[in-house]
Amino acid sequence: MDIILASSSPRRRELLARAQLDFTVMSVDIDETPQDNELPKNYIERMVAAKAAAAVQQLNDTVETSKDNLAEQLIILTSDTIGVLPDGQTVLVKPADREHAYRMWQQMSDNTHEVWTAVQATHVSLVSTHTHTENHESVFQVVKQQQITERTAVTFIPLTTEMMSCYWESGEPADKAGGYGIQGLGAAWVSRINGSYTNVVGLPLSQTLALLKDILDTGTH
Ligand SMILES: Cc1cn([C@H]2C[C@H](O)[C@@H](COP(=O)(O)OP(=O)(O)OP(=O)(O)O)O2)c(=O)[nH]c1=O
Repeated sequence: MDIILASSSPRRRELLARAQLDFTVMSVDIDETPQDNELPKNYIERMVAAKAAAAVQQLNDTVETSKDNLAEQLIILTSDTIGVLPDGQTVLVKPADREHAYRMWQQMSDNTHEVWTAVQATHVSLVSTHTHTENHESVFQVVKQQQITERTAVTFIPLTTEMMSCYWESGEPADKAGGYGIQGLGAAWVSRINGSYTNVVGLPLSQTLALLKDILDTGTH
C-alpha cells in the first residue's frame, strides 16, 4: 500500500523521511479557524479529518488522468499541531500577526503549556462505479480511518518584551502553532519538556509509525 503525506509542512516531511519509508507528498489547504469556544480535542480532531477529506477530494478530482500512477490502495496521513494553555481550554494556533503572537507568549511566559499533535491515517481504495450513462467512473473511497493525539508538556522561561520583539523579527514564529519553533531559535525559550520531542515539531514519529503499522495490519487481514 502506498503512503501519501498530505501536508505542506517541511518539518513533517523531514520527520517521516527519517523512518526510511517510501511516501509521496501532497499539499492540502483548509480553513483552520477555530470555532468559538471550541475545545482543543474537538478542534484538533476536526482539523485532521478535514485535511484527510480535502486530500481524498483532491485525489478524486484528478483520478481519471493520474490513476495509472496511483496505487489502488493508499494510506493518507494528515496531522495538526496546536498549543494548549494550562486551563486545558485555550487553543494556541499560528499567530495571525505580531499582537496575536505577543498575547500567546505572555500566557506561555514562565509557564507550562502542552503541545498536542493529532495524526489521522486514512485507508482509501480505488473503486469503479457505474454512472447513469453506463460508463465506469473510478473514485477513491474511505475504507477505514484511525486517529491518535499525542501531548507534550513544554515549559517556557520568563519572557521580556525585548525577547518577544527580537523573536518576531526573525520570521520564525509566523507559521508555527503557539508562535515558536522548538527546533529553531525558539529552543532558547524552552527550559524543559516532558514527552515526545518530535510531537512538538509536528509529527510524533514513533506513535505515527505504530498507527501506520496498525492500519496496515488490519487492512491486509
Ligand atoms: C510548537 C511547534 C510547532 N511547529 C509547527 C508544526 C506545524 O507544522 C505547525 C502548526 O501548523 P499545522 O496546521 O499543524 O501544520 P502546517 O500548516 O504547518 O502543515 P499542514 O497543515 O499542511 O500539514 O507548527 C513547529 O515546527 N515547532 C514547534 O515547536
